[in-house]
Amino acid sequence: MDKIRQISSELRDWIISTLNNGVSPVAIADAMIKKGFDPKFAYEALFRIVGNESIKTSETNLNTYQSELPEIGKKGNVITTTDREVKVLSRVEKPFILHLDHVLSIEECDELINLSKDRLQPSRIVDPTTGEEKVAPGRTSKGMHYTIRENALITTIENRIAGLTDFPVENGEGLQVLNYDIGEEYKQHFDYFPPNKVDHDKGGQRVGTFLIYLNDVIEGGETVFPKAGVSIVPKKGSAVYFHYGNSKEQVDRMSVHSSVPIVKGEKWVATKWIRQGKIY
Ligand SMILES: O=C(O)CCC(=O)C(=O)O
Ligand SMILES: [Fe+2]
Repeated sequence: MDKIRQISSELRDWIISTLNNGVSPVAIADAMIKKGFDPKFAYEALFRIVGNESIKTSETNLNTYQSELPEIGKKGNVITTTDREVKVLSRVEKPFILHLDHVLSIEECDELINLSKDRLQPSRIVDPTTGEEKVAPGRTSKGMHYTIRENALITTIENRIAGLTDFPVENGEGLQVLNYDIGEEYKQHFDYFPPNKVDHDKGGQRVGTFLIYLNDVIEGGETVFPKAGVSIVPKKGSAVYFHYGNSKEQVDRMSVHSSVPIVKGEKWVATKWIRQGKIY
């Protein structure tokens, strides 16, 4: 079979974010070669990316993503669920980002932190060579995952997210809780899977992220969307929803984001990654 000698802009972005997260270029080149890339091409492409040189990608138009408004974006500025009224604080169309107030009550935030704090482990990223999760310098927070409907509070939160987004609970991965201390961060990344990691038997691609802020951060710790020029300041009980996948299985590279280092205080968030179909 002929070896691959061109790179998509999606793969280029994925390589950049993987490098940012501290994975070695050699490990990335190995992963590319395993996937059928020409070894010389893989090393040259990586060399150029590491050296910040421009590279030619296979798409002629870099902005091919066609945005589709998610259901949550059609509900106006006050969204009513079965157990809550949620106000929209701010809205961006491209990439699609909504900042929502009072998604969780103060008590619910505190309860979730309390339930999670004894189960924290160093956060991990997916190693491109082995596909296994590993600790990396670009992601210095600690975190843990719940299983779906693990307890009464998780079930309430999952039902509320489903009511707000109209995505069934079964499209959501287990809720992840993260804790960042001073200096800790999550460098620029995409939440969607690299194209070769999409599992169509498990709901397919990730299309949106529902991120809930569980405390106020004294300084730092914003969620930054650099291509949108947007920075969300954590506010206890508020949440940000961003949407980056469409029905054509395209993903929006504008959704790149980071959690900037904590300067003072600490940060607690809960993340629900939502896939296009049912996972379970
Ligand atoms: O902590 C944040 O603000 C961002 C977290 C994040 O990007 C993620 O969990 O995917
Ligand atoms: Fe993220």
